[in-house]
Amino acid sequence: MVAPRPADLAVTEVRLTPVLIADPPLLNTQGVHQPYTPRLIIELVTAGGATGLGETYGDTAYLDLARPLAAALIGRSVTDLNGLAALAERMRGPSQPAGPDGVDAAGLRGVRTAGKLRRSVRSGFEVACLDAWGHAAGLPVHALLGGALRERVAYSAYLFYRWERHPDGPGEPDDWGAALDPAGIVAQARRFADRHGFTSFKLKGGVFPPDQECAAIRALAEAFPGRPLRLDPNGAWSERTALQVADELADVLEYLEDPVSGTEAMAHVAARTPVPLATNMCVTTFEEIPEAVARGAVRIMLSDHHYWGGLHATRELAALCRTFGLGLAMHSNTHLGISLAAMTHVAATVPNLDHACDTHYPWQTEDVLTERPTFRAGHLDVGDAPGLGVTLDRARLAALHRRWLADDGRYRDRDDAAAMRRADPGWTTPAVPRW
Ligand SMILES: O=C([O-])C(=O)C[C@H](O)[C@@H](O)C(=O)[O-]
Ligand SMILES: [Mg+2]
Repeated sequence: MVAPRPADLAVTEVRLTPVLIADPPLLNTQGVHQPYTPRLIIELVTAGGATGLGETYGDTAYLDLARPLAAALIGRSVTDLNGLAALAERMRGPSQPAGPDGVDAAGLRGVRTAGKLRRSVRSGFEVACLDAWGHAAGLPVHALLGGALRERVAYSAYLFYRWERHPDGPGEPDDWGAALDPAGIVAQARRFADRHGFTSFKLKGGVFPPDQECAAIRALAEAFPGRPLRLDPNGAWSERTALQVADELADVLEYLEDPVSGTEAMAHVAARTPVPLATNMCVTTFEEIPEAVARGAVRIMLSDHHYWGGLHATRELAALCRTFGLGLAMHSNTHLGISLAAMTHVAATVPNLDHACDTHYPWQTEDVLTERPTFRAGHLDVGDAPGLGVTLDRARLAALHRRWLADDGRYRDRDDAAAMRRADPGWTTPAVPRW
């Protein structure tokens, strides 16, 4: 293959397509997933005709930033990823007025500053640039990141308490059934293990009183002896509860994820238990690392290329984890196959990926790709196809975009508490600590 000329790598077109994808009624401490959740699909075209795909959150605040960034990218090279980062830092959308970064919400994704929103948007563009560059050069994305260190990446089963169907009628039905007790969680885990070969399991907690969730973890430990188990209540517990749970489950937990809210509380718990603590909440930005390290609040960082700012930023985070002796794993939120491919490529290049990566993907019955990635023995193959190695299914993209267009605004911004109110009108996001 002839190396692309620099002029061929200039972006000539950027297409942004918001979509609504089906999401099952998965429960967490804030509420329940809505029947449909927004994602943004980014397509780049270069002067040489290469195309690149990226994906990020699709809520309004992200779209507001993605539109000006898309316009500003025209004429720039897909190789200019540092320039993209600088450009993204200067972007403001209508929902981000000029001024210092404000913390406008603290949800399951950790702090929500304007800077973090910008990094989440940039991540989708960075992935699209790398995909287009890879197609132009005939190289896989992992090669552009320095090369794969492994041929396959391990993922863990992401178990959720869930209802059989959404309370307010709409939604795409599935055949998983309800899982609301230890037997239901074990049955769900068995299905994940049989279908995808996963050998480690994470339970999304913070839904039921901690003794019920401890019973579910115990049941998993009996059903899958010796397998790594994780429990993540998204900061819903008090320090006292977290220590009780850590004590109760110390012999079976790989780690406890965000048992309490905030770096200070995490540090207090970490100092009193041998169970490692992991986070995708109290540390989700580079600025939050020094305090967490100084206080010894976290032993394992959950990277997520979306909110850390892309694949290069994920590698920078990995380097800091090596520097400070922290473990590294990978967080996941509802996402499609483009992001799963990006996660797999970057995970393949990181020397210190110490734990299987999380992924929501098996819960997603819809995608915009011609072919769904297949987990084998709990792993995804990294592959050497150019770019991300995925192909867009235009008909599927168009159909999911039509759903977004037809929506009256109800599902265009993810709101798990609003979804819960359809079953329980008095529901408000519980204050923490909840237990
Ligand atoms: O590990 C986590 O904290 C998450 O994956 C956060 C997500 O928002 C998850 O709790 C969810 O989607 O319900
Ligand atoms: Mg978590």
